[in-house]
Amino acid sequence: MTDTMIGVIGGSGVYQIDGLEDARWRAVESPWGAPSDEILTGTLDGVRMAFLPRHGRGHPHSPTSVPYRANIDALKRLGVTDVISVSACGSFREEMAPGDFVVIDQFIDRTVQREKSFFGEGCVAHVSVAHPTCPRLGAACLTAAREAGVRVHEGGTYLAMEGPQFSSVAESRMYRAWGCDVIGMTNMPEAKLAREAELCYASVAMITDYDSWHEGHDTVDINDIVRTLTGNADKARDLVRRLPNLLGSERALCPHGCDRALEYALLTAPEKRDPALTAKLDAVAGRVLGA
Ligand SMILES: CSC[C@H]1O[C@H](OP(=O)(O)O)[C@H](O)[C@@H]1O
Ligand SMILES: Nc1ncnc2[nH]cnc12
Repeated sequence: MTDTMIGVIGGSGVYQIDGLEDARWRAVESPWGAPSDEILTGTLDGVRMAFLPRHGRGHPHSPTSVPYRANIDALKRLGVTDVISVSACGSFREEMAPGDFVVIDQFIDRTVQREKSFFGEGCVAHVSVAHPTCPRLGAACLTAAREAGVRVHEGGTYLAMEGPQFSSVAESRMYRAWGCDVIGMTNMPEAKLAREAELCYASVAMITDYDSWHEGHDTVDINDIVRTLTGNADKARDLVRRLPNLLGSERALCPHGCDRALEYALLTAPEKRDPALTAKLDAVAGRVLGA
C-alpha cells in the first residue's frame, strides 16, 4: 500500500479549489521547464491533495502553450498518484447538454504543435494508451458527480484539437461523424504524459456548448461558454471535494496497471542511454531507470 495523493488539474474557469487544510501554494521546479503556475497543496478529509490551474491563475497559457510535460512532472515530483482533469468542452451529442458532465474514456488526438512525450533520442519508450484513462479513477469521478447532483454521462470520446480557434461547421460535423462525443483543446498530450509518468488519469468534461454542428443552436461563442463555465466550475469543485472519501488515504496497486505502465516500455539499452535525458527522467521514470 502507498499513500494516495490526488492531483487536480483545473481547466478554464477552475483556478482554485476550496476546503484544503494546511493549504499553501508551492513553487515546484521541474527539469521540463516551469509548470503553468504554483501548485496548491493541502489535505482534504485526511487525503493529500495538489491542485494545478492548467492555464495558470489569470489564464496566461493558451491550450498550445500549456507546459504539459512540466505540469505532469511537477505533480509526480510532489508525490501525486492519481490525476483528475476537469475541462470545459463542446458537445457533439444532443443528450450531452451544456451543464452536463461526461467522464471521458477515450481520446482522438488532433493536436499538432505540442511536445507529446518525455522520452526520445537517448531513452526510447513506448507505452500503451489503448485505454488512456483509469477506469478505477473514472468510476470515482462518476460517483462523486452523482453525489454532487450533477447530470453526468459515463464514458465518452474527447476530440483534442489544437485551437485556439474553435472548429468550423464542416470540422464539427466530421468529428461528430467520427463518433466523438465532446471536443476540447487540452487533454492531449496531458493524458499520454500521465500514462508515461505512471499516474492514474481521469478526465471530467464539463459541457459548455454544442460546438458548431447544432442547427438549433448558434455556433460556439466564447461569451456563451464563459456564462456556462461559472456554474460548471462550482459543480466541479463540489465533485472534487467528494473524491478523498471515495479514494481513501491508502492505495493498492492500480488494478489496471496505470502505475506500472513503464514496466516493459523502455527499449534503449543502459549503455546507449543519454545521461542528460535520463537525469531529467528521475521523477517520471526513476522507478524503472533505478534513479
Ligand atoms: C474557454 S473555451 C476554450 C478553452 O477551454 C478549454 O480549456 P480546458 O480544457 O483547460 O478547460 C478548452 O480546451 C480550451 O482550451
Ligand atoms: N466547442 C469547443 N471546442 C473546443 N474547446 C472547447 N472548450 C469549450 N467548448 C469548446
